[in-house]
Amino acid sequence: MAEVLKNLGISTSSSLGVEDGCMPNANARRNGNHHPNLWSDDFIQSLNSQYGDALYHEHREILINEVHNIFSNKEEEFSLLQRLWFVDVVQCLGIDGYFQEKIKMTLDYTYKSWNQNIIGDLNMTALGFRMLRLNRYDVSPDVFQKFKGEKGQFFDFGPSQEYTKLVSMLNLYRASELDFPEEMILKEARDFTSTYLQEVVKEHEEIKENKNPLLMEIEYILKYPSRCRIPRLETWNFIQIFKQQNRNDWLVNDIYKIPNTYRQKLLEVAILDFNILQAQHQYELKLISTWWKHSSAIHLDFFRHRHVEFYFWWVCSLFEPEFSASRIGFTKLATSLSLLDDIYDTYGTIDELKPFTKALIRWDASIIGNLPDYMKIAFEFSYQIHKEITSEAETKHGPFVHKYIQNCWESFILSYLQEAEWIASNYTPKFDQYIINGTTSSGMRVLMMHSLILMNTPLSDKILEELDFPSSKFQSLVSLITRLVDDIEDFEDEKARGETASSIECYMKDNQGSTKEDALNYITTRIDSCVQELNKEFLKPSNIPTCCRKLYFNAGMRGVFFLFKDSDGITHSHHKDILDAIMKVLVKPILE
Ligand SMILES: CC(C)=CCC/C(C)=C/CC/C(C)=C/COP(=O)(O)OP(=O)(O)O
Repeated sequence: MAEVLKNLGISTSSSLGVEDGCMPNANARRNGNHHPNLWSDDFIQSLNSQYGDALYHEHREILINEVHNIFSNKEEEFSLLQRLWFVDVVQCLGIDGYFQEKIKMTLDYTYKSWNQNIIGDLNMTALGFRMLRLNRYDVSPDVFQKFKGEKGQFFDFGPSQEYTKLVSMLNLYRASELDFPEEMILKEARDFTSTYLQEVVKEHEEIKENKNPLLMEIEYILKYPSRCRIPRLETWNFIQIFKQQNRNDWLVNDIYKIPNTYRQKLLEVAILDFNILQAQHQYELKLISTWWKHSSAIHLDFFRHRHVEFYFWWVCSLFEPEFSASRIGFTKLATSLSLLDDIYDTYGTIDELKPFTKALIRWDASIIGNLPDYMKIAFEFSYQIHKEITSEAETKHGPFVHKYIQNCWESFILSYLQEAEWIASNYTPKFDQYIINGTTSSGMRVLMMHSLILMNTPLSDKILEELDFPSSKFQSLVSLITRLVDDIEDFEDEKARGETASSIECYMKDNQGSTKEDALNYITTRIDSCVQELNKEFLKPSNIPTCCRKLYFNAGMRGVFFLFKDSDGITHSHHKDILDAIMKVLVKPILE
């Protein structure tokens, strides 16, 4: 590799910063003109959270015990509504892992009442439904029929204070976000409550400071629907809302009647836990930044340098300390995929791509001898990552994982070549043909599979088979969602670069006379039904380890929806929301 870099006139010993690509562009190739890396190594190495210190870990233990004492030992002091509130709050604050036993007791008890039909008013029913469904109890939304009026409005039959009604509407909205296919009542509930809540937000839009915490929560929930609510950022947001709630004692007390000292204790645990985890994440990010700084690929400036964004994407969902290897492996692999994507889509020529494909599929370096230097660098960079992950995964699980790695890799690389051939011949395929290839070229099968086998959880051959293509619904739904969401956001940019095959273009070609809006409507409806199916896949009883299912649901689905919410946040990672989110999750500790 040093030899290749030397041929390019690049010094391997330089202490280059990160915005330093210098690849010559002699063949006037197509170029995505992507903005450079935004996170210099100097900046990343300067992150120095104090919360890595053992003292903070000890203090967290003490606080958790105090919460246990309050909420478990005095169980009988709390009503069912208060106990459900506890389950909801610890999940929103990201500290539910410490209270599993208590959560299970509460939910088992709630489920009994649910089956006896004695849950209560709309607020309680909506909260109970959400908590039970979110924790995989079998509950039917038909229970909401009895709250529905003749004109499709949802009433609250409980005490009718203004805030109780608002909280009921919020809880019903949140319950409706967990809909499975065919559950029309939840769709109706969502339409009704979202209109109601949007009006409330509109009425108060002039308030900018010291907002009512309930309003803060409603705004947040409406801006980030469940499908794009990534766990670490959700925790960050709920901590802010919860802080504000504790300042406005009257509100929560009005409804849930939880003493402020108890709530304050929960908040303390949540903030400390967030900061301790962030310290570990900063440590990992520094390792990644060092790896990137010394990598050969840093010198190729035609592709998207997004290692920090990739790490952010994964850590938001897979944040627990024990999944470090999976986060780091994902980040490296996604970086190599973004290099390959930009080679196949844009920078490479079709004559170069054919032998390059052969070399990549077989990991055969002898084939790349006559290829341009940038391809040699890309091959070597990808190969090193492949070797590192394979060896770690084989040590963890055994040699059987190799076939999963090889199968997904091969089909992925071939799908890239197929797209490159379509670009080279200016061909727009049929929609179905495009989608079959496009789900594979989304890269999600490769990324999920590698991330799964690096997780610290035993995975048998049988479980991996269930999780892999073609049997896995998780896999096919996440891949299809990614392909469609990505196309909606960047098909116009890609078309301008000469990439004519996208789901939008293919739909319009198949349906002569249809407009771009028709295509977008069709695709949005398909995305919505994929989300319902994924809700079901994630929340139904299953023998697949919970951490694996969470990976698909949170990183695979929610991460993609978040990153592509207003634009393609990987390509345009200088978008304010992405920068902001990275600062919150990875850079700044939360102040008490
Ligand atoms: C498709 C997608 C969002 C994949 C996510 C998985 C992932 C991180 C792949 C790495 C390569 C990458 C940045 C693809 C998106 O680019 P692009 O928008 O140019 O994708 P395309 O060329 O496949 O349309």
